[in-house]
Amino acid sequence: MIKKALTIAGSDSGGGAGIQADLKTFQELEVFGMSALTAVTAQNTLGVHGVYPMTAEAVAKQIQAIGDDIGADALKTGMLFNAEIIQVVAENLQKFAWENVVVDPVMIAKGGAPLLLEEAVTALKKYLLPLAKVITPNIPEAEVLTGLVIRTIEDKKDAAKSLFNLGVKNIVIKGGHDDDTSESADLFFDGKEFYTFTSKRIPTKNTHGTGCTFSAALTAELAKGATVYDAVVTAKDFIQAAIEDQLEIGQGHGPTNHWAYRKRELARK
Ligand SMILES: Nc1ncnc2c1ncn2[C@@H]1O[C@H](COP(=O)(O)OP(=O)(O)O)[C@@H](O)[C@H]1O
Ligand SMILES: Cc1ncc(COP(=O)(O)O)c(N)n1
Repeated sequence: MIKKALTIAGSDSGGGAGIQADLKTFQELEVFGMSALTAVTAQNTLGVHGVYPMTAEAVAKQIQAIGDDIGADALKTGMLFNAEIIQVVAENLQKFAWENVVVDPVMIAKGGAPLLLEEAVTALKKYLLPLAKVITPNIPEAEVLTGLVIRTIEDKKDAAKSLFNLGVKNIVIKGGHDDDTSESADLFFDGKEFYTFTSKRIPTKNTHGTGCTFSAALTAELAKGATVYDAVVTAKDFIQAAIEDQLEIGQGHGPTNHWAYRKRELARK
């Protein structure tokens, strides 16, 4: 049986983040990818040049079209932009009783453009987080969601506990924005134990879409039946390969290499 994964996210015209990163990652991990578009962004490696949200109705219709016919073994949310979109997404996740829900609480693009309105953070916490099996904030996102300042590993653990108390079952606080220059450490909390997944930090400016790609790989693995722990292990491995095997695309913060993981796996055989 072919496994199916859905991304509810924004379009990145530059192809490195958003639904483009998600669908590429789903394909690489051999799950059938589907999308419900929340917004179109005019974006390239230099930044975000325009944001055009869909209506909440258009978002709801896309999700319903998938739910009524095809179904999804797992899904992720990315850029949701406003509270109305968040609300219809939450309503429809409940309607179809989807359980493998990964929330990547995308807030700000690497160049500083807002991808979630400030007033929508409350809706995200109230409606969507209680439906999430996994949430994957970066450090600034975890700070906004918890109101905590995150500097140390203990701060990361406190933030993870605070997110758990908002109803999320599993939390991954990503370390890409850490001050550590030698390693990038992601903290995983399943409500009982803390685990740290550490990799060598690659010195590069080409990290556009790393968060999207990481959460898409996690979603693909959940769709195939992996445990959350195993899905995090594969997602970390996938993003490390994608950052390491660099592409030189565009003049600014370039995308990662979505086929690097498969290329490496093939070379090992
Ligand atoms: N320079 C880097 N070298 C290795 N891993 C990185 C690097 N930057 C980010 N990562 C990894 O990429 C994933 C996304 O992290 P992060 O950049 O924090 O997310 P976001 O894109 O949401 O800001 C995490 O697994 C993180 O550890
Ligand atoms: C449409 C869209 N969605 C998400 C991101 C975040 O990207 P990143 O993974 O680099 O934080 C983005 N830049 N554009």
